[in-house]
Amino acid sequence: MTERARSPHNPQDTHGAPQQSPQDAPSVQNAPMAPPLRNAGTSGRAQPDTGRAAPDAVSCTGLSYSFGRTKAVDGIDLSVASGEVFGLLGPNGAGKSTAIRCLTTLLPVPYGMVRIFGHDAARERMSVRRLLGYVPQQLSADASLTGRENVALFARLFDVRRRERRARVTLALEAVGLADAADRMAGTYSGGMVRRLELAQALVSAPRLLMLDEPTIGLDPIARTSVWKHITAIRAATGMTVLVTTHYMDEADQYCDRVALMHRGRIRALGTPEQLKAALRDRDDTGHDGGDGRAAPTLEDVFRDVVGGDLGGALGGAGSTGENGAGEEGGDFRDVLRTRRTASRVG
Ligand SMILES: Nc1ncnc2c1ncn2[C@@H]1O[C@H](COP(=O)(O)OP(=O)(O)OP(=O)(O)O)[C@@H](O)[C@H]1O
Repeated sequence: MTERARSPHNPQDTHGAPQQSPQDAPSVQNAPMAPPLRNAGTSGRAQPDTGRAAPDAVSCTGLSYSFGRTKAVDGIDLSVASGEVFGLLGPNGAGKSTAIRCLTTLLPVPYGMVRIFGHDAARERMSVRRLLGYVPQQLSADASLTGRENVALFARLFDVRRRERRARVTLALEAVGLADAADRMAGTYSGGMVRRLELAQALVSAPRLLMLDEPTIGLDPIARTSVWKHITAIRAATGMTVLVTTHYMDEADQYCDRVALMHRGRIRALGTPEQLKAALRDRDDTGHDGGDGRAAPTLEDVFRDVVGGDLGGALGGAGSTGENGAGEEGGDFRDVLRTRRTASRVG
């Protein structure tokens, strides 16, 4: 994995984003993935200019976005190498979802520059969309359809060729471990299965970059592990780049190659989990040296150190059981709906 971390502590300058009213912004609540997506990885149609080194999957400089007077994203710089699993971490309201929506083109890029595999997200929106799979925080599966029908619907929306559709739907369902449940109504699925179904919906277009907004929110630890196991296996099998937002620090530590710690719209630290923890451990004044019987620092310790005592209980760590106290497989479909609505409201 290419190591392109900047400094572990990377406070950003304020950028003067314009005041933008919520009415000015496109409505993205519960927006379906923007169609049509194609298998750009194999068609080659969406490839940028050749003759230069392969571009980063994501390259973003000075990105800012405001909802009225609320500066949700405040001048962030980010690059994600092709093939990385990159985590955008932060508590509720940090600006993660807004940032990821700008990257997907669901929100405009009023200030700054966003490039996806070299394509300008402001000027080449359709080229960018063809490269992406996106699983929003809001529920995108339909309880009244079977798992297979849910994925087939996305295959049509994303313009997967008719003759390939059936095989691609089956492959996507197999990739997330839902082959046996494919012909059951999604309304009978557990929370973990619903999330894996949404992953299959995003995978059916064979995207080069998979963006997941809080993929494990509201799930219990077993269901969370299962979702991550499938994400990791899919990445290993396809080389797909994965950009994930989460407020579960333990998951990011375990599964992400690099992370950016985001707070109040800015990136406060960026690097591999090991780099960030080592930087804290090596400092004299933190009480986290890991060598004298005291606990080695966690990513959550790093975050608290970077932002000060400004987090309250907003971060999820090891042993978090999810907001809904769901059962072993993450509650049922109605639990998922309730949890995501709540998560959306408190955001
Ligand atoms: N549609 C909107 N209208 C007005 N303000 C919004 C809107 N969406 C987000 N915000 C505000 O922008 C800020 C960043 O929110 P955002 O959802 O991007 O954070 P987040 O880190 O993704 O948190 P969460 O995980 O809870 O969604 C918050 O102050 C939030 O209240």
